Amino acid sequence: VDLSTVIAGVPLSNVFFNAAGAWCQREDELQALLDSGAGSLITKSATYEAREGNPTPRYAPLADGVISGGGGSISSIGLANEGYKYYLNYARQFDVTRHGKPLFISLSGLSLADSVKMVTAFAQAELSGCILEINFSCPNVPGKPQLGYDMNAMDTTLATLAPLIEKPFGIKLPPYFDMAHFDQVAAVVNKYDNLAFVTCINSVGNGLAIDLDTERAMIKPKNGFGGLGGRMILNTALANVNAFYRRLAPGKQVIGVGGVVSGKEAFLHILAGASAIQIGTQLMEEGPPVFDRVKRELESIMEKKGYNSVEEFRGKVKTL
Ligand SMILES: C=Cc1c(C(=O)O)[nH]c(=O)[nH]c1=O
Repeated sequence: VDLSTVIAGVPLSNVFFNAAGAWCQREDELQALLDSGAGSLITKSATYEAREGNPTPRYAPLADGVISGGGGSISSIGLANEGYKYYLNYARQFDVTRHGKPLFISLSGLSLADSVKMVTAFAQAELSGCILEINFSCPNVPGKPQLGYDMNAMDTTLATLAPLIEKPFGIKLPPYFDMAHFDQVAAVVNKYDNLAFVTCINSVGNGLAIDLDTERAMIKPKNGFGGLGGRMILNTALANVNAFYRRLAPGKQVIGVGGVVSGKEAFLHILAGASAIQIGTQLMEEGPPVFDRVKRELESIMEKKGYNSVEEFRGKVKTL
């Protein structure tokens, strides 16, 4: 069973890796991903300077069937990261042939000027096996509306950054809930030849989880408002993956993320059109062993259905 795939011209040893933000802020976490069954890895979204992020508690699992949650997580980390230079140094010493896994770098500039400086530094470093995923969708920086919901700003940003990157790169998108928005965003994405993939979806922004017993919000930042992840966002994620799979120009790919807790949801993401799969909440809850488990589960579903490679069913969701 062939689970391998190629994104932006770089082969992945299998379709699974972490979602930016999960298990990827520091080198020890990244090493654990390298040692795991993941086919690649992505670093925590970087800003120009290091950031502490929001006050804790800022992440909470929401157990399925418990009043406070529908199976997943709520989080408002606030872009805590080591600063882009840390990840640039990590990328400089990253040996893609030794690891057999490409390195994705997530960048989340707080301003266009910051994004230009970070992108330029990565482009000038001429890093092999390193792919940029520009984050347009952080919902948790107080006072910062996310770029992904401002189509003109997204277009302007891409007009500036795409030529600087030259190599194929991707963007991380928020969930959209309106057909007109799928059309508008796809039209922007299709303008940029080296924009090779979109990653759908980031957390469903500004949810609120309340504990029945304490009558209190589950996380501290923003009166408890935070991004929703995990099983409860699967169907929104599948819709976004399929909407962009149907709309993007030939050659552009979709990386699926949102609600993958087992091989089943991974299979559905691929059926919806995903070329690769990122895992966030389930990685936070289970740790890096999650990758061997979901890989095994996906392989057994494929064997049962008689598929030998993911290409045979990618994007082939049937309609009535
Ligand atoms: C980069 C910041 C993000 C964060 C965060 O650092 O709060 N949380 C998310 O769910 N998505 C993000 O894109």
